[in-house]
Amino acid sequence: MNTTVLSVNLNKVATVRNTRHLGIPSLTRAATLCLQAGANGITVHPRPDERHIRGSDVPELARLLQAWPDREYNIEGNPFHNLMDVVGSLVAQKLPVHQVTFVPDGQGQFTSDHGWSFPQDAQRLKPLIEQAHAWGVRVSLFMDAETASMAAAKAVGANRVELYTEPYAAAWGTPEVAAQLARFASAAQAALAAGLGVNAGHDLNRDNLTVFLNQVPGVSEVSIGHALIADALELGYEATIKDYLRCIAQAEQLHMVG
Ligand SMILES: CC(=O)[C@@H](O)[C@H](O)COP(=O)(O)O
Ligand SMILES: NCC(=O)COP(=O)(O)O
Repeated sequence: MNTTVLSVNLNKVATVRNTRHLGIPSLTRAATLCLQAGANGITVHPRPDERHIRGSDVPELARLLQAWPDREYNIEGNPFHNLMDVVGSLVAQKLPVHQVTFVPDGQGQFTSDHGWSFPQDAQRLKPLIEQAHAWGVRVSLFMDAETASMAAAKAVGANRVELYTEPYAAAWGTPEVAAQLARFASAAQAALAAGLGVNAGHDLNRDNLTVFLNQVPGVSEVSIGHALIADALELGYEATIKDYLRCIAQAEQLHMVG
């Protein structure tokens, strides 16, 4: 039994779907195949420009997840843009949403590339975190792997942080990777010590995932989209999900023998 769970980000399925008006590939079909293959949850990032996930996709996937009560729905976005309306609408319809991941992206940003800043963002985040908690939704804050920020993320009321892993992924295969692993391990330790759960994501893949999870302690969830969907184009969803779960299990086996 893995202690790190895999949440599949379906943004890139929607990216392909949106290039025609035919509704294929179907997000709900993709989600079903991933869940059937053992994925622990589904992640979407409904950006305000709807370049991939659309407003209508979010409740449709929530309705699908109602049939999978042991899996989680994670919705990412900027709470100062559209995210709170999206989540509030699900809550009003009594549709499941287990976690929101607050991400400080600008409107139209190419992709997420940084986390929240403390103390600057603390006061404005606090009431939104409280609102999500009032809805019964866990809050994760997208954060750079900075040890000094973790206690501040806890103080503002977050349940978890999601460590932004692109700097680690970019260092993969270079001598810089050891320093990045040490940096992420230190940030994760600080988060755990502060009483936060630790998630991780961005550019994780089948090459870099096992080492990351072996070296960085206590990661509860990885959310993976771009590389996973690229793999699924070649291998199919079932084989792809099973291979990502193998990468996670392998990290945990290395812990046991290490
Ligand atoms: C928060 C995060 O890391 C992901 O949402 C990632 O940015 C994917 O977003 P795109 O698929 O729009 O690049
Ligand atoms: N939170 C990160 C995520 O959901 C997926 O990021 P990526 O694998 O598409 O880079």
